[in-house]
Amino acid sequence: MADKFDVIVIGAGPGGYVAAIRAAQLGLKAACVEKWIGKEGNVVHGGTCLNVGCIPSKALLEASHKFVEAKHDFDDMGINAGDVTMDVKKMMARKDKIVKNLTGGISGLFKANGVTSIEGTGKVVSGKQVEVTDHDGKTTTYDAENIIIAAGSVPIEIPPTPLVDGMVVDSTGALEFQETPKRLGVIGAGIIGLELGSVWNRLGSEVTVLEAMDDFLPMVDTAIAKETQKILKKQGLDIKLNARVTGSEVKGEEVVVKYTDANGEQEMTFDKLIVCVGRRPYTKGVIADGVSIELDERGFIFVDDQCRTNVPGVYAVGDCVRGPMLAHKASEEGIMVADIIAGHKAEMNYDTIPNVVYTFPEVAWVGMTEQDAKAKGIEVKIGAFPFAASGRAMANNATEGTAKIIADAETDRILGMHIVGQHAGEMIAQGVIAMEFGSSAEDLALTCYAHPTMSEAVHEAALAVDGHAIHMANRKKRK
Ligand SMILES: Cc1cc2nc3c(=O)[nH]c(=O)nc-3n(C[C@H](O)[C@H](O)[C@H](O)COP(=O)(O)OP(=O)(O)OC[C@H]3O[C@@H](n4cnc5c(N)ncnc54)[C@H](O)[C@@H]3O)c2cc1C
Ligand SMILES: NC(=O)c1ccc[n+]([C@@H]2O[C@H](COP(=O)([O-])OP(=O)(O)OC[C@H]3O[C@@H](n4cnc5c(N)ncnc54)[C@H](O)[C@@H]3O)[C@@H](O)[C@H]2O)c1
Repeated sequence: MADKFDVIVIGAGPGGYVAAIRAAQLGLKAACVEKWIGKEGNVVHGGTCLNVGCIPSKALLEASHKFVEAKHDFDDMGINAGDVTMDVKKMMARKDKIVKNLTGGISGLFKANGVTSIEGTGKVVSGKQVEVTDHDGKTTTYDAENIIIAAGSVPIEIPPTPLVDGMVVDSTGALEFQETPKRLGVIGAGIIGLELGSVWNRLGSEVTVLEAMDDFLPMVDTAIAKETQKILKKQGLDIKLNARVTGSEVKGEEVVVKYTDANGEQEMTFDKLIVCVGRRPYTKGVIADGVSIELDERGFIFVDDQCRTNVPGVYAVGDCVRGPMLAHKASEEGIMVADIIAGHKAEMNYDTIPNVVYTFPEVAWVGMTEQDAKAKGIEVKIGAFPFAASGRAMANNATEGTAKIIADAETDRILGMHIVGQHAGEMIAQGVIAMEFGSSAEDLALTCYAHPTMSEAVHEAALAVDGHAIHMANRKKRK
């Protein structure tokens, strides 16, 4: 007879492993099932985020950024670094080491917190039972009072661009190139396309990004998106909007891509092609036939605001349910569900989830855009401050970008913060905390910020909401 658990979590990505740890910390008998086989042939924890997502991509973004700094920016500061070259294989080995450390660290955290790690593929076979098939094909059924499905997501494949080993790749393949491609095509100017396009552009590829939509980063505040597009173009990313890819063909060592734009059918040839046109929830094999857990029309597991499915005692969190596909959103949902199972009251504020695109400069935002507010008929006051006027930005050689705050015209409450600039991903936490506490723009304006810091741009933007910025000319209010 297999063990019985208070909670069994299926999937050890940032949704699942965090839920399992929290449940164990709250005194529940918790287990986590994971099937991911790592590079060394054993089961690894951490899911997409640690293995092929957030962490490895940031390792490459950081290395490639330092390369650009050393090659192009040091000279301006009086540093002579000589002939700077890049060893791509060494960069990849460093990335793999970071991944190994982190994924191994989760196994350690499971042990320290008393989470039982179960290796294999989990399937919900009833509201209170999970069947696990291990990698030798042996099946064991575990009883559980509660089940959390955290099965994550996988890249979307589109018929015009079937993957071809090493040539036409998804985001996972793009993290494994062993040399810099001369001509790189990227399909999709979403977050992955811009981040991975940036990595290879910095390392010397000629990068063309083909994006089907007319708008660039439509989820970002329009003014910030426009500024970002300009900055990335200046860096050499050729972003073609309104360019829908319709076909691809590998010819020897090259990939020929067909797309349509305003002028009709076009063709481009690349050495490698990255397909990053979104991700879809991964629910294959997680729910047994006959278990009536509902999916929505897009294939996500249907859940309420507190991540309950329609089957009592079965919850789902992270990329396999509605909402943004972000690691921190998955983790917060995992914590909320563990708290609820332990008998606590818990809920999540979906309005204050931060988003970051880790290009250089970074783009970060939380809450409403100016266009969202307009569409909802909310009158707003805007405060914006350019990094070009920041002393610290000048010292950092990072004067591109803007910090922008959107506040309710009547109550002064902060509705959104949008930043393009160096360290925007760190600075946006100020907007998240301010909104979480229901702060007004005046609250931030009255706060004492350390000088000289990039964050002073947020302070000045808050002051600018009421025309009181100190280090720039304020816009005169129209009478
Ligand atoms: C290139 C890239 C970069 C990214 N960068 C960022 C970033 O900077 N910041 C950010 O917030 N997000 C980023 N993301 C998104 C982030 O990785 C996901 O939002 C996050 O991993 C979702 O967590 P999750 O736990 O829901 O799912 P996953 O991380 O996908 O984990 C799901 C786990 O469940 C396991 N599983 C599935 N089915 C079963 C089963 N039947 N039995 C056992 N195990 C199963 C899988 O093997 C996997 O390990 C990035 C994604 C990519 C691809
Ligand atoms: N920094 C981060 O937080 C981070 C980093 C990477 C990934 N992620 C998550 O991963 C998810 C997936 O990222 P993504 O970039 O793959 O998806 P995305 O949905 O952000 O972007 C995909 C883009 O591809 C375009 N597209 C689709 N079909 C096309 C075609 N035939 N031709 C040209 N363009 C086409 C779409 O219009 C869209 O703009 C994101 O939703 C994001 O939440 C987050």
